[in-house]
Amino acid sequence: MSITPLSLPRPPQRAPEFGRDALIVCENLVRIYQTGSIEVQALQGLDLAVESGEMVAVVGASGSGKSTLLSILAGIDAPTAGRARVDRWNLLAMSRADRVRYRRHTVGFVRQQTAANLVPYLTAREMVDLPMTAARTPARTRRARTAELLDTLGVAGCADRRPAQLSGGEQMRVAIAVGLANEPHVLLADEPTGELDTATSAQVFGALRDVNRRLGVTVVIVTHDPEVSGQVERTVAIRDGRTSSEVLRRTATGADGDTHVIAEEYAVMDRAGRVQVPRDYREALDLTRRVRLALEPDHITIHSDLGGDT
Ligand SMILES: Nc1ncnc2c1ncn2[C@@H]1O[C@H](COP(=O)(O)OP(=O)(O)OP(=O)(O)O)[C@@H](O)[C@H]1O
Repeated sequence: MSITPLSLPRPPQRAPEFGRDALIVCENLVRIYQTGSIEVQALQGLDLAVESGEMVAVVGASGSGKSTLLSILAGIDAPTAGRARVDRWNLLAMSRADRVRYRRHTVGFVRQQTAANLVPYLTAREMVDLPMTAARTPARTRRARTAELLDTLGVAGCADRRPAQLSGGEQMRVAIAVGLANEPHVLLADEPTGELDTATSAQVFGALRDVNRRLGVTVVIVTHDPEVSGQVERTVAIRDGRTSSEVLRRTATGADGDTHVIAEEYAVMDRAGRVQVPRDYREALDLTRRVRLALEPDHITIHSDLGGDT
């Protein structure tokens, strides 16, 4: 008697874990602030993956959740739900001691208000030394690292000055050196050029780029400054507490031998498959509440429910 083998459907292949190899991963991240009876959903299911060595700008309207995201990544604020991992740290399950270790060694954080990053009565050299003293780094290593960082940031000449004796740009560069003192893998900067004029902003941005390229530190910058967001390889836009679009930039050499920067904008699809259609596309084609999707061999089309191809 011959037995016909059963033809079973193939078991579904598991999708690879989102951001498995990334240095920073946020998945479905939620942060709800409760003030009295009022609840504000600052982050509403945000997905983000940043690879080691990247320099990424985060942009978005005021109130979209950028600072909340950065505070969570800095270990200052804790998420309400979702997943957030930086390096080996699960940001939703850190003890108080873990949090201190994480903030001391894994991330450096630079605040927008330049003065808030600095101690008024300490010199630049003393300020860079301070986090290393807290981490019990030997004096000889501290001295060498302080000199190296102030030099890398272009403020070696300011080592013996206090914040009031430094310009806004110098203060910010010293703040970046302080943030890097304990050799973190990640530097987070909240509007680092927000209070500076155009020329000084360019210097501070150049310093951040050096930190990324020369020291290999992964840099995440929240910014409103198009000069900054236009110069990084990846800009992530946040809208209403979720990542909505990304711009990727690459340099290409044309037939004439000239190099150009090519910027391509992508919509971000969340883990549930949701994509936000930009408002100008919706308005141009009169897309309303309901649309028809059609799967083509290598793309998907969206049709208005009024009929006709869109
Ligand atoms: N500690 C807090 N308590 C209550 N609500 C807060 C708190 N921090 C932020 N929010 C609210 O969460 C939302 C997101 O704020 P967040 O500061 O992250 O936005 P942002 O994109 O950084 O804005 P901006 O560009 O103006 O700095 C806002 O509605 C804000 O009012």
